[in-house]
Amino acid sequence: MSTTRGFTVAIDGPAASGKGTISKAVAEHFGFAHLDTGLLYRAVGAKVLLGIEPVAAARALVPEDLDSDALRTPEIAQEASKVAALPEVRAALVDFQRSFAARAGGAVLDGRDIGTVICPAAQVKLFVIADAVVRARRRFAELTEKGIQTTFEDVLADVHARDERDMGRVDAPLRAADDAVEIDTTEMKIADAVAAAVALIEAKRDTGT
Ligand SMILES: Nc1ncnc2c1ncn2[C@@H]1O[C@H](COP(=O)(O)OP(=O)(O)O)[C@@H](O)[C@H]1O
Ligand SMILES: Nc1ccn([C@@H]2O[C@H](COP(=O)(O)OP(=O)(O)O)[C@@H](O)[C@H]2O)c(=O)n1
Repeated sequence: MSTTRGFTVAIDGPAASGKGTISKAVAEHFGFAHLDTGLLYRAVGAKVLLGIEPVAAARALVPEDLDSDALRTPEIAQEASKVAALPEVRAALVDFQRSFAARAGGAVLDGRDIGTVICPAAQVKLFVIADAVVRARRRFAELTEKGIQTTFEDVLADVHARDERDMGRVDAPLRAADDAVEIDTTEMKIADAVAAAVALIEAKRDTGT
């Protein structure tokens, strides 16, 4: 088995496709550190909603800003995808993500541009997708469970709007890297999606390719 030093797993995909769930589980399985990079953009979005200028907010971000569960609202998700279209905001967040990826012991990063821009040399790249209606159903259930008032229609609209903005922006648009492996979770149970990801990572670790 090859060393896990500097071993990076990049997991990208659209909103609520299951990439965070898979990332957390594989990080636990392999003992890797995990960074949900969406939290960086959500934290900037939250500050913008408080009246702070986006680039200044991105440059001033500290790890403690990522701790809050309050970042998981649809309002902040929308604002996150707006600030994420600003090249200077993205540029301000690159070093933090790359340092995280390089840590000893291995790292999993999930987001939109990890395999394409942040870690183009990642040893494993996964692109997680699912049907938009299924994604919205899952996200609606999650938000309702957390006591956040919303409707399925609003969640579906949020998913569509963010997908379009994230895929359509000029800087680091959401797309699969040429060497990414796609996992479609539409009809998969969480355990099966995680098992598929674990198997792909095992194979890369064992061959060292
Ligand atoms: N394969 C799956 N089957 C059913 N529910 C899932 C599956 N994967 C994720 N979920 C649920 O869908 C919601 C969104 O998943 P999450 O991992 O947060 O997506 P993302 O990180 O891509 O936004 C969560 O409530 C999660 O528990
Ligand atoms: N690497 C990343 C991660 C998130 N984002 C942006 O941040 C928003 C929120 O990301 P997220 O991963 O928390 O969203 P969900 O997939 O959890 O709904 C996305 O809609 C993107 O606009 C990005 O541009 N690049």
